[in-house]
Amino acid sequence: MINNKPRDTQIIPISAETTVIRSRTWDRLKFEIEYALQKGTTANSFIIKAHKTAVIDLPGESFTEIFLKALTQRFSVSEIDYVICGHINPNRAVTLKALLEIAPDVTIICSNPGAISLRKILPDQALNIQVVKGGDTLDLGQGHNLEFILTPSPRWSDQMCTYDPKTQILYTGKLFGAHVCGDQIFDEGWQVYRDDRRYYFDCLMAPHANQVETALEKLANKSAKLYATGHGPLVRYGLTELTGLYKTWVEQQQNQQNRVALIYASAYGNTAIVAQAIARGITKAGVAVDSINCEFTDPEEIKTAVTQSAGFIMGSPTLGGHAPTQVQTALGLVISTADKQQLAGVFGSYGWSGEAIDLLEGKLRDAGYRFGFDPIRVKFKPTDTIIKYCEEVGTDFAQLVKRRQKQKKPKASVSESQSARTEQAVGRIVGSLSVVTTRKGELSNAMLASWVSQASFSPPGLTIAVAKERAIADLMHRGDKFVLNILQEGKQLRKHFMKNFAPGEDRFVGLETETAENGCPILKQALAYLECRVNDRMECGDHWLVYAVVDSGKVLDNEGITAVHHRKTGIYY
Ligand SMILES: Cc1cc2nc3c(=O)[nH]c(=O)nc-3n(C[C@H](O)[C@H](O)[C@H](O)COP(=O)(O)O)c2cc1C
Repeated sequence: MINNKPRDTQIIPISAETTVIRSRTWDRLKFEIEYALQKGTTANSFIIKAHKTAVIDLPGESFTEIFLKALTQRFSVSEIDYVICGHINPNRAVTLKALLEIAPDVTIICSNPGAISLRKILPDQALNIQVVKGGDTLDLGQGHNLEFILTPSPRWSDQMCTYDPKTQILYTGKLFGAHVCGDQIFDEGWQVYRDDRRYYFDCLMAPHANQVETALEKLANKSAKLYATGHGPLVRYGLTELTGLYKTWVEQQQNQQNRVALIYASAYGNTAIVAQAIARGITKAGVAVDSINCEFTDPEEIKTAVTQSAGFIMGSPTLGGHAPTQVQTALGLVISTADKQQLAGVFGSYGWSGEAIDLLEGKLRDAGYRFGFDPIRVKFKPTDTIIKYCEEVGTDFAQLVKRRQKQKKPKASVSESQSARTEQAVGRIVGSLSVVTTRKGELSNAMLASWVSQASFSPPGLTIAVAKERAIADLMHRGDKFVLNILQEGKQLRKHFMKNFAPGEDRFVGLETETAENGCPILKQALAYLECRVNDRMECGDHWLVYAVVDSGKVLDNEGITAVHHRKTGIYY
């Protein structure tokens, strides 16, 4: 899946007076959880050339050069009147700065929070900014009377969408995107992208489902024919379905029984990357997250989120030996609001001393809170391995929260009830015991699996049900490879994999392994192994049902028999 093609641009007219420039990277753009599927991404920019010319959304720094080259080859930059920034960050500001060098007179259109952050990022730059509010319009002529819709979220407080009534294109920025790189500009055969869009939603949207819901409501009355997304293929064919799916996924988050408040600030984005990974781990385990950037959130919102939560996690960078004032204020609010039964957690990125993390930990400990994990201290930018670790910590935290909430509920005597009888009957389904092993880059993983079944003769294929909260679930997307190690009756391998592994713990310590042709570990004590490729996956309640094709396999012990897992009830593995 990793592709070494160089970064490039794709330029194509998409509607009347409207062109897309897609800046493409085929490999992973950054070490952030949202790019973990490693399918590359595109940063989509749009040019509307009517009586006036506007550029919508600039790509980040890694594309500055190729983007400006493409722009200047096709358009006369002196004719650009406006740059509409649906979101601004230090990366995109690099491209803006470079554009201003060749087109100094352009007017920058953005929301008020966008203007504030732009002035902070480029303090010495002359900026001709026009701040817009929701509902404001900008007439480019020839019917392109653009309307702005503010869709702020904790991660992107300045986020703004733009609607063009002439072409019925809705420029959606982060919403409805996917991190996939390819030649396809539109979403023909849109279902192919469903998995990618879902992953993108889970990483970027699920932790602030309420704000996404508000955004969806605001966008609903624009009769859009095309979502011009900031990343991935533009949404034309699957527009209605994707809108419906977003609503469903938002509802799923809102209906979760347990919630965690994730409160943080991040001056340079590193703490935010950690926050996002923890949030992903939590939502994966079926617990909702209220992600709160305390720089942009008022005290009442913080209090409400904490009151509604079964646990809270606070994160901060260390700047000049301190936590930012907003974090200190939020800490005071949390301590005065949160019940002492609520589970706590602390994280932060730092450079050399990390006092902010100590402050959060110390104050919360003194106030009597119990911690769900040891404070996470990340030096500067997290690596891929640290991101995965943070995700697993999030999952463990969520499971702890769920267990504690369950213990609080009075136990129903269900032994003779119909549901207990059903559970017992379901438990009579057996599966062969196996261990799924994967390796992707520097990440490897293993999981004991018993819900395994042959699914096709030609090609030889099988299904495995993987709980959504398993760390390995993210290494089993379409195209990913794994080895299914079928265990032998009487051997001890199963015990090794029965235990709970700590986040980031090496699952292979003390085991004899070799590397399969597909790069994944083979357990040498297994009865047989199969080298598999994920062909598809289907969402089934709290599990993903993964269908994989077997590329090759071998029996390692001709005398042995397959270990089978017998159970008393269908509510556990
Ligand atoms: C102006 C400034 C002051 C800093 N002061 C400290 C400090 O006192 N102690 C420390 O451990 N790191 C310090 N750092 C490093 C930051 O904590 C580190 O860059 C961290 O990754 C920032 O997290 P963020 O990206 O979430 O803002 C400082 C960085 C800057 C830019």
